[in-house]
Amino acid sequence: MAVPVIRHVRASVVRGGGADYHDQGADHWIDDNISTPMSKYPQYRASRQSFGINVLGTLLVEIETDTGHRGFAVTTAGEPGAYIVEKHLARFLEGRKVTDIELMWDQMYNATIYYGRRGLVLNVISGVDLALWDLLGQVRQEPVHAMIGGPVRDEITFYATGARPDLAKEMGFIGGKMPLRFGPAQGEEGLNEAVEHVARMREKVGPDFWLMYDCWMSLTVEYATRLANRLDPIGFKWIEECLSPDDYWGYAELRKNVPRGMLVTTGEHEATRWGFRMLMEMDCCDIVQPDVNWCGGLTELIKISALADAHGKLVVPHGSSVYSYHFVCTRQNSPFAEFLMMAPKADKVVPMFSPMLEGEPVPVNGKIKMSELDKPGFGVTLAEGLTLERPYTH
Ligand SMILES: C[C@H](O)[C@H](O)[C@@H](O)[C@@H](O)C(=O)O
Ligand SMILES: [Mg+2]
Repeated sequence: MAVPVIRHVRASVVRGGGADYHDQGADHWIDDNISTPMSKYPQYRASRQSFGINVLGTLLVEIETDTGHRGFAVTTAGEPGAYIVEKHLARFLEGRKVTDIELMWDQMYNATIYYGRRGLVLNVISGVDLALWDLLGQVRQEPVHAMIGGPVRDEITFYATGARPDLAKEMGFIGGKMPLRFGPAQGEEGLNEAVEHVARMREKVGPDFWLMYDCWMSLTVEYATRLANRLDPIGFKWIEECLSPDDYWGYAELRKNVPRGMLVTTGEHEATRWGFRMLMEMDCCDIVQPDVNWCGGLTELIKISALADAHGKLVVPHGSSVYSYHFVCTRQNSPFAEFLMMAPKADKVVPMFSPMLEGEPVPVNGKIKMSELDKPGFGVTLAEGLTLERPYTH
């Protein structure tokens, strides 16, 4: 049988949740006074949406072949991402065989290197790459994990990110990562409250349940060092993304400062094998957390993971739903995964990219069995009734 050839590439924008999971309604834990690099400005302290964390929206990339096969993926890139797909990247896909994934990735990356390399452009390349892997799975009628080496375990174990680690423990997760709500902007009072909050949670969850903070790039080395040392006596698994993604030097210093046994993690806003090589060679962290929707897609995550493995680092991808589940199940150095609690009160398990994907599996008792990931591609379809807008064509 001839290998199917790509004929059509379409980029649409969808608002409200999905891959831009910060794009939520009011009264959601994920937008409730969380410490960020903008917290130094009082007017932007209460809500991350106030400074635009959800300004992009979800980009949907759909790819169709001459044989009628169709693959798709979603990522965080919205209308600017749609422009880049339609006006720049589509030319490297249309006319290509569905199997030419490495070649298409290399051309997309090198053709955008003069304005890309990280951030939005890599989010877009990631979305296209994930759609290509979904398409290949549809053509071959195989789940993506089966095409990248196959599972090394029968189920995926999750920690939960959200405001309620106590409820996460009751739901069977192995740990709870909370958003840090106070940073340098709130001074000593904020630091004391951050420590007391963990102490209260420790009381509720007992001595063995993992507790972590996600600091969302909002701290200094000095503040993170003091916070880590104050948290250590309570029992703290890791402190996440304390500094700017560009401050490799600060991470290297912080990692030397934190108490022995407490892990330093980062990487969700890093991209490409080169960015992660820097994190590893400068000894910035114990666990790297690439987001497969942002780091360059699955094709790049495979490279990042091999590099991390050689450096003895765990790869625990940031969120990203089925796009990371199909990966982590295939790698020994990805022993657990993140599940972002997208229910507004973090009190129940709902699909991470809700309401966008039909068939999106969710952890049951903190785990997803491999039998949930046996459908072709990433095993999901677009939800009915979504309002799709295609702002550009080519
Ligand atoms: C919970 C954090 O503040 C972010 O919203 C989250 O997206 C990310 O940092 C995470 O690690 O889940
Ligand atoms: Mg994080």
